[in-house]
Amino acid sequence: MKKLAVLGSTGSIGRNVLDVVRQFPDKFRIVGLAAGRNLPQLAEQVRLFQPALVSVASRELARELSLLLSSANNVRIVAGPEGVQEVAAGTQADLVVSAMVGAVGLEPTLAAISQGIGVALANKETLVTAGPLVMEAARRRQVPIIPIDSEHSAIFQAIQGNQPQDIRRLWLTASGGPFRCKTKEELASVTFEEALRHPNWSMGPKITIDSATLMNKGLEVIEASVLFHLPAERIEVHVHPQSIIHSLVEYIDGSVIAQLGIPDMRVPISYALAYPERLPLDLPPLDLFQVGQLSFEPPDLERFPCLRLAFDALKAGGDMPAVLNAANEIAVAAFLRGAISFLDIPRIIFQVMTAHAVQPLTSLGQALAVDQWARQSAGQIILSKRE
Ligand SMILES: NC(=O)C1=CN([C@@H]2O[C@H](COP(=O)(O)OP(=O)(O)OC[C@H]3O[C@@H](n4cnc5c(N)ncnc54)[C@H](OP(=O)(O)O)[C@@H]3O)[C@@H](O)[C@H]2O)C=CC1
Ligand SMILES: CC(=O)[C@@H](O)[C@H](O)COP(=O)(O)O
Ligand SMILES: [Mn+2]
Repeated sequence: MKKLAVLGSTGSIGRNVLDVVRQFPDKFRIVGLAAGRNLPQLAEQVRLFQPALVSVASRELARELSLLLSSANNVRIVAGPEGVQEVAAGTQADLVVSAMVGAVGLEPTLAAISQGIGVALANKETLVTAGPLVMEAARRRQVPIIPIDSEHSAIFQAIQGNQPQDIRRLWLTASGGPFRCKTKEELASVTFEEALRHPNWSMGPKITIDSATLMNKGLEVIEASVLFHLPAERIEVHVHPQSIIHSLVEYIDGSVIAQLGIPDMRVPISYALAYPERLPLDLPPLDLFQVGQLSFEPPDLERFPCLRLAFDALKAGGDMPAVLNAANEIAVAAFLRGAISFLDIPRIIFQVMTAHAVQPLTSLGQALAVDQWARQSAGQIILSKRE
């Protein structure tokens, strides 16, 4: 029986994780849940999974949650960033699922690793903000970081039984998002409602906007570079609108190994939770006759400059990926509240990156400080646009 703590349990990934856990009660037990503000959802999860500890965003929400739950639910409720840290590191979990959204997931993920607990990682912003520090901490404590992100799970599956030195390149697939066929002129006036309509995946709002700008793929290039220890030059992006091939690994003998499947996050989630086992999931099988065609095209960096910015940040190295990520989080939040246009997102990130002189990344404190600086810079640019 594997004991799990889930950070971000009320989100899209968190709910899928709990759906897998519900299907395999003899394999997993939930010992801790961390969420933000969605109390009705969290209360239902507590009733169903009976964790010993849960965390919510504030003390006030903790009081509200305790009123929602009956005394039959023998759960301790904690709050705020310290609460999340306690769920990550203080529940004696065997595996922590890191599925909060944004760089806010970094510290609790590191807390789990420092406690010697393995991580099933969905939160890509953790590795973009401080990848080398996280990987070094995991190496030191000899704990696994198992990817949940579908592309990285595909690569992780495609490298099993192979030698790292035999990899020539990684090919990440991208759906192209809802605006794949739009012209630059059309992109100038797209709305956040349109951007939230992903063609293949149902996900939280932030990653869905990232998919529309192709920043998601940019963050994933950095995530892949960190996880699989390969430079930008050996990572390619192939736009594949069907999202059936989840990524590919090219080897030195020219063989290319891919992982395919229906676009359902329960597949990579169950692989990460049960690794090295596979679980018999109750999902519709992949039907390639029905899919009919698998197509590929190169990404257009003119129309989708976020992907270029991410490659630039990875090549610049040091703390530049943290700057890229933080500026993007602020710009996406502003786009989602209607304060800026779709094309302003890459403009703002570019401005913040240009104002930053890259430094080697040496400590968590530095990563958090540069993250804060980039957030403030992006915020000021957004404010100045409105004046
Ligand atoms: N969705 C997907 O299919 C995929 C997601 N990912 C990555 O996984 C991560 C999660 O994505 P997704 O599930 O879509 O996001 P969602 O927005 O759906 O969920 C985010 C979760 O994080 C919680 N949360 C947010 N801020 C805080 C905070 N300050 N303290 C505690 N909890 C917080 C939310 O709580 P609440 O709602 O209660 O406020 C919610 O449970 C992202 O990094 C994303 O890039 C990667 C691959 C696929
Ligand atoms: C499901 C998943 O892993 C997402 O990151 C997905 O890849 C988003 O789709 P895009 O390929 O459109 O970014
Ligand atoms: Mn992905």
